[in-house]
Amino acid sequence: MEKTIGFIGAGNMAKAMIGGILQAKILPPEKVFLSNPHKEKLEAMKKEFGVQITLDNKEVAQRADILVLSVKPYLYSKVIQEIKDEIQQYTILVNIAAGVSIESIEQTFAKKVKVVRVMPNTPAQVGEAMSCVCVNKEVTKEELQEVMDIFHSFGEAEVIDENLMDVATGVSGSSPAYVYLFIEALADGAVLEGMPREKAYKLAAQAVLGSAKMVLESKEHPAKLKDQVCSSGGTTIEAVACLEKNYFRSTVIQAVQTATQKSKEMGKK
Ligand SMILES: NC(=O)C1=CN([C@@H]2O[C@H](COP(=O)(O)OP(=O)(O)OC[C@H]3O[C@@H](n4cnc5c(N)ncnc54)[C@H](OP(=O)(O)O)[C@@H]3O)[C@@H](O)[C@H]2O)C=CC1
Ligand SMILES: O=C(O)[C@@H]1CCC=N1
Repeated sequence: MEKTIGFIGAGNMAKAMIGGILQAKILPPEKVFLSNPHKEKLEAMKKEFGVQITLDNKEVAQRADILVLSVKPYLYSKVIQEIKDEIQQYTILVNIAAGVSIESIEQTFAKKVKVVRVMPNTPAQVGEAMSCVCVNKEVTKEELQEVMDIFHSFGEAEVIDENLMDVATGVSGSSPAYVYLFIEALADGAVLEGMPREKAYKLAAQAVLGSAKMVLESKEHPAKLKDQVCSSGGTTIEAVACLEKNYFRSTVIQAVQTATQKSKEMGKK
């Protein structure tokens, strides 16, 4: 790719995306720019990835063709005010913040600006992200394609309507955390039954990975795949009955709903 990419904010999501981009070799580290208020964090990122670092957000805004605002949502307006004058006609601003709409970003600029809104997730770091993307009307088809190429380089990416961004946050942006809780709990159960902890994490994580792959690759309904595991009068149906009794599915449904509502509320502020 000819373009440069910049990240303002060197936190969890920037690290995951930079890791994914460099692993996929879609851009060399010299074309990746990164700013953050703390030098130690920047130096650690330079050491790990070899990217270009600076304490100055404006410098990243000047050097990036594609500029990812990877700060917390409440800092968006402050950072945009700071870098506003550095944004060129060709700059593509990438908004990855939960609850921050395209319109709210457009309103901060007194000029036309290209905005891409994305909800990625941290498995970007291992090339297995799910990223949901939408754009404003200033972004051309070719530019959308370039942005999609970046997000495809570290996982799956899909264009969705902006009105689905809050629920995309609930079901994929936030959900790695729910899955880690599940893996941790599976492993705790195994430890309780006498398995060494490291082995328990491996068995639990591989079972989750394999099951997810089955859903994606077999294209079967998850209920059918579940039925294939549940032998009549066997072990699994006992565990499934226990999960149902304790509102497992209902709790997960409510968790997705809660995250979605929170994203909507954040967008109203
Ligand atoms: N984490 C996730 O799984 C996902 C996050 N997102 C979105 O990504 C964005 C970033 O989240 P995440 O990476 O988790 O957050 P982090 O807190 O991990 O990272 C934010 C970074 O921004 C830095 N920062 C703070 N103030 C400034 C500033 N004025 N200028 C430049 N950098 C600054 C922080 O620096 P320091 O800590 O050194 O003060 C920190 O390194 C959020 O908007 C979030 O909604 C979207 C999808 C998934
Ligand atoms: O918790 C958050 O608000 C961010 C957005 C999705 C994942 N992390």
